Amino acid sequence: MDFDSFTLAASTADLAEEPAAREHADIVEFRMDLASDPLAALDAYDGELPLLVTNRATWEGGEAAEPDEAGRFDTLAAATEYDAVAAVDVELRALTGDSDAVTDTSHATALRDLARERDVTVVASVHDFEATPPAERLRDLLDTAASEGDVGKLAVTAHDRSDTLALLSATHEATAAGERVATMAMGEAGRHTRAVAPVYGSKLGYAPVDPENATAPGQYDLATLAGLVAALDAPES
Ligand SMILES: O=C1C[C@@](O)(C(=O)O)C[C@@H](O)[C@@H]1O
Repeated sequence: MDFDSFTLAASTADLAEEPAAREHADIVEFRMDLASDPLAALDAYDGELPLLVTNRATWEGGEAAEPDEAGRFDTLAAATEYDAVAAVDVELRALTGDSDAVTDTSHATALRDLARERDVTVVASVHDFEATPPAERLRDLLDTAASEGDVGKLAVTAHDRSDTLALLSATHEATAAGERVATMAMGEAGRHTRAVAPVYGSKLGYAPVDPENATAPGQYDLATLAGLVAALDAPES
């Protein structure tokens, strides 16, 4: 998938839920780190929607079961063998080594090479579960993520409207500079950005298939987000 236009991902840890996502989603985000036997689930998958696979590291807010980065990336590499897998999420800090938890970036960079060989899009992701960094840092993170991955994704936590405006501005500037980015602000204050960021160029949004199992704070349910994004769809100016 090229993510040249807005793509709506329905997040789940259970691929059996895929039929419920078909009406509104373009892709299913399979949270492998939240599933009990993710490779067996991929093997059994015969749904219609393509998959974006995520095996979120514990040091980035996820629950990946593998004790080390080598194992975590082996699981992702195995996932990219499946035809249904169209995209893979790789944490930006795993690619750049900008984290105490990452001593060796070769696992992530090798996975990126493998994914591209297999025509699987790489989403380089950044999460801030505490706050929204200052404007300059937002731009810097988006620039780096968009150059390290095929799509640069930034999810921050907003506490007020200046946070959400800063994120939307950074999204607009990165998009105007030709970068392929995806942005969203987590938390109640950030919720509306999930609907509005696509107007400013965000190419990927997330909503849970089952609203009981949100994968981030402040997510809309799938039908609501699909409806809001469609209603706000504005011509580029
Ligand atoms: O990285 C993201 C974005 C997200 O955190 C969100 O805020 O919607 C949801 C996660 O499932 C996904 O992997």
